[in-house]
Amino acid sequence: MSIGKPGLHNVIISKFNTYLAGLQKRSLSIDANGTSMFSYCEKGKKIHGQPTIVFIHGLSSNKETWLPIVKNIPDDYHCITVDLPAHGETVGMKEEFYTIDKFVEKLKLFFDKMNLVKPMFIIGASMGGAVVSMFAIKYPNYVSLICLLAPPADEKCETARIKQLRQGNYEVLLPETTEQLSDMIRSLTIKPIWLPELFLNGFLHLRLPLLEEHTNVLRSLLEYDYPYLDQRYQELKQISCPTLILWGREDQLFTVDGAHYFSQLIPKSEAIIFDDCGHFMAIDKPVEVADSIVTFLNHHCSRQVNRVYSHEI
Ligand SMILES: CCCCCCCCCCCCCCCC(=O)OC(CO)CO
Repeated sequence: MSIGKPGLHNVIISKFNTYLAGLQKRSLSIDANGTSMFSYCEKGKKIHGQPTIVFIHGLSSNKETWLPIVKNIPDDYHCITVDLPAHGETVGMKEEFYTIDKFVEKLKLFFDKMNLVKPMFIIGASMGGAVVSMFAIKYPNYVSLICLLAPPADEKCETARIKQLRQGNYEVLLPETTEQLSDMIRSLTIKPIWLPELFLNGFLHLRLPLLEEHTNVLRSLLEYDYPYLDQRYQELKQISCPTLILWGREDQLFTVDGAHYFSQLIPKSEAIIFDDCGHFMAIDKPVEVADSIVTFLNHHCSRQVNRVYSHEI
């Protein structure tokens, strides 16, 4: 039986899920000759005076990983998920080496081209959380709220998996075989999920062209950012916007103590810890994460639009 290219099923499933979640995929050129392009998905329209919710993924991840959360955000919120440079379908922004600060500058380019300034509610998971927190310090005028989902924390929160990474065992986060991939997913989630070989193969096949670049990203971050993490994070004391910190109690990448670490550093912060939840919060707690985001937003930004609920019609 011919099953086609191993990534095809995943492409079809991912496109279908994007459509079901009400998102539209678009691309945005950031140079004159169109060689550098951000790929992003959008749901809803920008409403003047209402915050756009922007989602920033983690290492070797992509905009599609936010779908389980975004589909649980009501349709009258403007949502954007974007592929970072060297990730997903964003093209033409590869670097010799990477730092959190380089991602911050690229994100600024994206927001400027999109004409997205204040008010934005920027949400980042894991490595994306480090990017979002540093962005909020450098460009406070772009940000009215931020949310950090288990960002890289200090050495007290280091787990065996981070120690393995520091010893150069990158397959912990950058798997190359179906076994390593299912190991990674199982260790970073609590929910039992069905992982058919077809899906695992498809994932690896699709990610293959980016694997070398992601290895470069991970190596760079461990070399240029991780040693100065505690020192750099002291800057978090300057964050002036309300900040929501979300963590899974069973996180096996950065322990849940990270929630405390970040709430102590960020002045106007609120932390929520989810039971029965690992590092991939979009898999373990999609409804709860979406609800926390919406509640936090509504609490801090009063909405002028009269919302009409179907049961009132
Ligand atoms: C400017 C100061 C900030 C210092 C930030 C230091 C970065 C340390 C790198 C350590 C290892 C990076 C782990 C990222 C994990 C991740 O993103 O997980 C994905 C799945 O791979 C979830 O979506």
